[in-house]
Amino acid sequence: MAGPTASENQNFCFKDELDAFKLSLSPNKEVILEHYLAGWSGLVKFLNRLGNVFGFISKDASSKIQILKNFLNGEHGSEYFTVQSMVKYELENNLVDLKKAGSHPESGCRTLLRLHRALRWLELFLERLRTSQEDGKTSVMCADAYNESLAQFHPWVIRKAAGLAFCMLPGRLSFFEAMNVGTPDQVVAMLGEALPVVVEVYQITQDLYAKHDLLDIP
Ligand SMILES: CCCCCCCC/C=C\CCCCCCCC(=O)N[C@@H](COP(=O)(O)O)[C@H](O)/C=C/CCCCCCCCCCCCC
Repeated sequence: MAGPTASENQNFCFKDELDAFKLSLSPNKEVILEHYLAGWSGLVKFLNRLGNVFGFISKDASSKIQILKNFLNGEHGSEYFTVQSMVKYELENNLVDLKKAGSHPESGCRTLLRLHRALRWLELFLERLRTSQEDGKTSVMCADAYNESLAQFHPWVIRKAAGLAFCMLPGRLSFFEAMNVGTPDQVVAMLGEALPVVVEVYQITQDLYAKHDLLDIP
């Protein structure tokens, strides 16, 4: 892994990136899309620091973030202020291909569902990292979290490529250093604070998608 330079380190702190997810929760527990996407952009920034081998993953995540940003900055941007308003707007205007791919292959609801599924992977991975021992292997933690969540939605070739990429993850200590949060104890404490937020954002979105029968959008 090519390590980040000192100046890149000054500009990056993993905690700031995860704080965006905290900001995404509105007082009435809706998910504000702008902050949700900022959270994802921060994670992609971190992923890019880990090396080119993760390029195909960060490219896919970035393209999905961009699709949603385009809606947010587009003609009907105000309808995309929260995930809740996006779902309402797209469903009321028949803008989602619910059963098979048709004229809306990149709807906001479909695109966000892909990121939402990945948020479950993140939750499981963060929990494993938080509770890991000094000799814990990030590659194993990442693969276990992936197999328990996202893998079921991916074809064999993606699962295989993801599995190979995970093997290139740095060891636990280097991984913590790349996060630029502080000592391992500080990283663990930060993960303990960040996790409930990730869980809450995930659960609110999951309940919303389940209520509207949107969990299987092709
Ligand atoms: C302290 C913890 C640090 C965690 C750092 C996390 C950094 C992660 C940054 C981004 C996560 C990637 C999110 C990936 C979104 C994948 C969405 C998806 O499922 N896309 C597939 C389906 O899309 P459609 O074809 O239906 O449009 C697409 O086929 C996927 C392609 C790329 C492969 C995705 C593999 C995902 C693995 C997730 C683990 C990332 C490993 C990061 C290692 C730290």
